[in-house]
Amino acid sequence: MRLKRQLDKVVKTRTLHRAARAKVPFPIVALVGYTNAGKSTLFNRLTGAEVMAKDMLFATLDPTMRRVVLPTGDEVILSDTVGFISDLPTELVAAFRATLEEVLDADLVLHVRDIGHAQTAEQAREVETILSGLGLPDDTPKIEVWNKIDTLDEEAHEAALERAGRTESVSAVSAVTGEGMEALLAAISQALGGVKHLETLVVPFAAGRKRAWLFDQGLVEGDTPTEEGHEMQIRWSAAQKARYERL
Ligand SMILES: Nc1nc2c(ncn2[C@@H]2O[C@H](COP(=O)(O)OP(=O)(O)OP(=O)(O)O)[C@@H](O)[C@H]2O)c(=O)[nH]1
Ligand SMILES: [Mg+2]
Repeated sequence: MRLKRQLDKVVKTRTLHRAARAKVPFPIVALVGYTNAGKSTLFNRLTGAEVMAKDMLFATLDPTMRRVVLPTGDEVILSDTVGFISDLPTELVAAFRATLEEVLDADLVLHVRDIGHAQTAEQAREVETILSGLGLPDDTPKIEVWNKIDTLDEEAHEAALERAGRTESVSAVSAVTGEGMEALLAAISQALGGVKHLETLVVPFAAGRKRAWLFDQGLVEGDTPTEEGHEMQIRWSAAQKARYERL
């Protein structure tokens, strides 16, 4: 059974990913949603052109995590997950929950919905129930991605785009045609604006002012002199990083 195999594989490497993830210097964006909503299709579309960096430990551990460079230049790690499903056989429940625990580490959750499905509202409620049951922190930013808008009739299609246009937490897309991808990427950048990630910088000895700025802003978590300069662990948002680079 496909799902059982998928679950086994994910559970087996889970501890490994956790360790690898702790080293990931970029925000983690997790795709969640009901089975068949189009998560993997969207994942492939968003990451398709990206080459996996060899130095990323998890690249070999977990093909469901990949780096994406947003149009703003910010990098994120996109993580695909196994879809939610009603009436899961009991022997699979524990494994299933274990795979979803990964979502708890995410900086941003993309809840992918098949907006053309007759039961789309019920599916969404079920997903939300599972997420809160898992203990997803209330303050984890979330975007509802209304996928498969290509399957809607013209009127519903327009209505979905209109709704997404005026609701920050909703994006309307088609992972198959690519419609709405730019707006989705912009929404991801926007949502991550306040999220901080850890990065290691080597600040040359001559750049004393830049180093002082990092301390002034309270961004420094580690500072070790090396031959090339100060190796600094910095926790900052994409916006703070951009400001630093303009100094
Ligand atoms: N028409 C249309 N079909 C889509 C779209 N996105 C995905 N699909 C189709 O929906 C089906 C399920 O897509 P997946 O990407 O495998 O869905 P998933 O959410 O990853 O499913 P699970 O991994 O089982 O949870 C496939 O046949 C896709 O081709 C879309 O935007 N439009
Ligand atoms: Mg999938």
